[in-house]
Amino acid sequence: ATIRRTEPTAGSGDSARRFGTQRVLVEPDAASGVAVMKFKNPPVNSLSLELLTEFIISLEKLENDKTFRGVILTSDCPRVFSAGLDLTEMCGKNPAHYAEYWKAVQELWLRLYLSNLVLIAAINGACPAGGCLISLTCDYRILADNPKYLIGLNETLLGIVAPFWFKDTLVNTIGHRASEQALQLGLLFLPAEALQVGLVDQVVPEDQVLSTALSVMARWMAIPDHARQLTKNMMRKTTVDRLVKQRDADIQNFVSFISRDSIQKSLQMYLEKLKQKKG
Ligand SMILES: CCCCCCCC/C=C/C/C=C/C(=O)SCCNC(=O)CCNC(=O)[C@H](O)C(C)(C)COP(=O)(O)OP(=O)(O)OC[C@H]1O[C@@H](n2cnc3c(N)ncnc32)[C@H](O)[C@@H]1OP(=O)(O)O
Repeated sequence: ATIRRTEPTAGSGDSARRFGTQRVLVEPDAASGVAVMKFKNPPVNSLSLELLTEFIISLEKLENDKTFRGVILTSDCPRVFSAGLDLTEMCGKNPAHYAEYWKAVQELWLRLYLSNLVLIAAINGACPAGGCLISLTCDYRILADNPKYLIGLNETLLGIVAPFWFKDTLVNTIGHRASEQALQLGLLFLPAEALQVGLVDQVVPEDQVLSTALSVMARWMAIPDHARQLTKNMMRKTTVDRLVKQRDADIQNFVSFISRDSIQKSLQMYLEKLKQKKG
C-alpha cells in the first residue's frame, strides 16, 4: 500500500493536508496534533488483509510523526464502524493464507493496544467482533445513540471463539463476570446497554460523535505525554506480553481451529445468511 497525499481541505491551510491509502483516510490537523483516521473499505469496513496492512502503515506513520499526539478512529462508511474480521479471509483459503491473515490481526491489536498515541474510538456505526476489538484497544469509546449500532464480541454466534487476547481486552474493560457472559452469549449491546456495562464511555447523538471525540481528546492531551504513556504501558503490558510470548503458537492455534471442517461450514453458513438477509 502506498501513502498518498491528497489536496488540503478548503480553507484549512497546510495543517489539514489529508493523506492515507485506498482504504484508510487520514485527516491530520498539525495545529492541534490530532489526526482523524477513517476506515474506507465499503460496504462494511470488513477487516481485510489489505485494510489491516494499510491501517498499520498509516498508524505507524502517525506514531513516527511527533506532530501528532492523538488519533480518532472512525468510519467513512455509513451505518457501520467495522463489520469485524473479513470472513472471506477465514474461509475457503489455505493454511498459509490463514497464518498470514492472523499475523496481521495480531499486529494491528499489538500496535493499537500499546500505542503511545491517545486513541479515541468515534463509533459511528455497527461495531461487532473485530470492530469491537479495535474500539476496545482505544483509550476512550464514544458510541452514536442509534439502536441499529450494536457493539460486542459476537464470535460465538458464528460458531467460533474469540481468542484469549480478545477476551483479555474485554475483561480489562468491563470486568470478568460481564465478559464471561458477553463472550459466551456473543452479546451485541444496544448503545444504552453498552454504556451501562462499561463497553463504551459515552453515548451521544450521531451528529455529535466526532465533536465529542475532539473535546475528550483535548482533555487527554492536557496530560503530559510521558506520564500518560508510562501509565498506559503499566496498565496494558502484562496483557500484551501474554500474546507476544506465544504469537507463533497463537497463529498455529488459529490456523488449525479455522481449518476444521465444522468451523469452515459454520463460517460459510454465516456468510450465506448475511447475503440472504438482503434478498
Ligand atoms: C479455542 C480457541 C480458538 C481461538 C482461535 C480463534 C478463532 C477465530 C477467531 C475469530 C475472531 C473473529 C472476529 C470477527 O470479527 S469474525 C466477523 C464477525 N462479524 C460479524 O458477525 C458482523 C457480520 N456483519 C453484519 O452483521 C452486518 O453486515 C452489519 C451489521 C455489519 C452491516 O449490516 P448491513 O449494512 O445490512 O450490511 P450487510 O449485512 O448487507 O453486508 C453488506 C455486505 O458485506 C458482507 N459482510 C458483512 N460483514 C462481513 C464480514 N465480517 N466479512 C466479510 N463480508 C461481510 C455481507 O455479506 C454483504 O455482502 P454482499 O451481499 O456481497 O454485498
